[in-house]
Parts: sequence; C-alpha cells; structure tokens
Amino acid sequence: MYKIIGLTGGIASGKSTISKMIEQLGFTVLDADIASRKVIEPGEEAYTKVKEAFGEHIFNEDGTLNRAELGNVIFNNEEKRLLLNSIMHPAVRKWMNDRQEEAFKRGEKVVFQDIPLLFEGNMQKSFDHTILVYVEADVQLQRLMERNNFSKEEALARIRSQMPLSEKLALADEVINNNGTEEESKQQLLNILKKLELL
Ligand SMILES: CC(C)(COP(=O)(O)OP(=O)(O)OC[C@H]1O[C@@H](n2cnc3c(N)ncnc32)[C@H](O)[C@@H]1O)[C@@H](O)C(=O)NCCC(=O)NCCS
Ligand SMILES: Nc1ncnc2c1ncn2[C@@H]1O[C@H](COP(=O)(O)OP(=O)(O)OP(=O)(O)O)[C@@H](O)[C@H]1O
Repeated sequence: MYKIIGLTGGIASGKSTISKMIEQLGFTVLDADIASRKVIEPGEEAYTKVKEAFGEHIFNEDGTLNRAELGNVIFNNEEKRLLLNSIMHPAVRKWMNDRQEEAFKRGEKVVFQDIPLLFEGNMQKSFDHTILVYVEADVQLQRLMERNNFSKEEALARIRSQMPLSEKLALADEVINNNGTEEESKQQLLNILKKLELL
C-alpha cells in the first residue's frame, strides 16, 4: 500500500529542517515552496496569469519574478493574496501530484509532502497522516526575523496571513514540538515514524 504523509507548520516553524531529516532517512519529500518556484518560471501557465493579474512591476528586468516585491504586495493585502493563491495553488498541486506519481512508479511506498498551507487549504483528507511542526508564537517570530532579516512588522504580516499554529495543533494527527534543539525534534520525528511503522 502506498502512503502519503503531509508535513506542515507555519512560516519558519521548522518544516525544511525536519524535511531534511526525513530525506536523510531515505524518503522522498516534495516541497510546495519549491513547486511554487517551478510553476512561475517564465513560459509556465501561472507566469502568464500572474503577470496579467498583478502587472509588470512584480517582475525583474530579466523576466523572472521579483519575489520580495510580490511578497510585499500579498502579505499586506488579503484580496491580492487570495487572488495569487487561486492562480498558484492548482499549479502547485499538479506539480506535487506529478512528482508523487513518479516516486510511486520508481517503487517508493511512502511520499512526504511539505505544504505550509495544508490546513488553510483543508487538504488533510488527501493524506494518510499529517505531521505538524509546531513552535510557540514568540519563537516563530524570532526565528523568522532572524532568518529573513525581517522587521517585526514584516514578520508579523506573514505570520498573520496563516492560520495560527495553536489552531493547527487541533487538526494534526502528530506534532513535533520544535521549540527545543534540532536533536530533540529529530528524536520526536523518529518516534512518530516508528509509531506509523515507517521505520
Ligand atoms: C509571495 C512569494 C513570491 C514570496 O516568495 P518568498 O521567496 O519570499 O517566500 P517563499 O516562497 O520561500 O515562502 C516562504 C513561506 O511563506 C509562506 N507563504 C508563501 N505564500 C503564502 C501565502 N500565499 N499565504 C500564506 N503564507 C504564504 C509559507 O509559509 C512559505 O513557506 C511566494 O511565497 C509565493 O509565490 N507564494 C504563493 C504560493 C504559495 O501559496 N506558496 C505556499 C505554498 S503552496
Ligand atoms: N530546533 C531549532 N532550533 C533553533 N533553530 C531552528 C530550529 N529549527 C529550525 N531552526 C531555524 O529556524 C528557521 C526556520 O526553520 P526552517 O527554515 O526549517 O522553517 P520552515 O518551516 O521550513 O520555514 P518556511 O516555511 O518559512 O520556509 C531557520 O533559520 C532554521 O535554521
């Protein structure tokens, strides 16, 4: 039987950190943030649609997407964020599902999908299990400001565009509390994978 595991969290909660650990154990992890970069390369369908919807100013001179500029627009304007989501998310889902098919055809039995907005998109039914990478709100804010060099306002605008992690706790099948060290989180991950009989 094939298994699909959803890995989720919030911005800067530690999904990529946990994803790397999962990959080191030999599993395939498909990353929705990588997908969202692929589907907006020049020539792709979403590229044309985003250009029509948002205009030339969110693109660099070489034609690539100016991610900081588009981020400034959508994290401060809910209507525009939902418009971008409506263009991007179907393309991201297709990219992820195509890669998942390839993995299963290669003979893999388990695929992880790292999707920040899994619960916002009410996608939990598409997964055999969901794992939430959780951190306290103050840790999330601190790590996001440090990693991206954001002001408090910039970081909060991004955090507030997502469902609070405290609400995601009630929706997840399994939780990794990533407030502590990476080693502590790794131990929790191993326990979950053993419980799910994936190790
Ligand atoms: C706005 C964009 C250009 C900003 O790019 P940037 O390189 O600064 O950020 P990156 O893509 O690495 O995303 C970082 C994090 O921001 C959060 N985030 C991104 N998009 C959204 C969104 N639409 N709503 C809420 N949070 C979001 C996620 O937690 C994500 O992990 C980019 O995030 C984007 O294209 N977003 C729309 C697609 C999307 O929803 N992606 C999220 C996963 S499907
Ligand atoms: N247990 C930990 N202890 C200290 N720092 C951590 C820990 N886990 C992650 N970090 C740091 O916190 C930041 C956010 O982690 P990471 O990039 O893995 O989050 P993410 O959920 O993938 O973020 P995003 O969705 O925004 O890309 C990074 O700078 C990472 O190095």
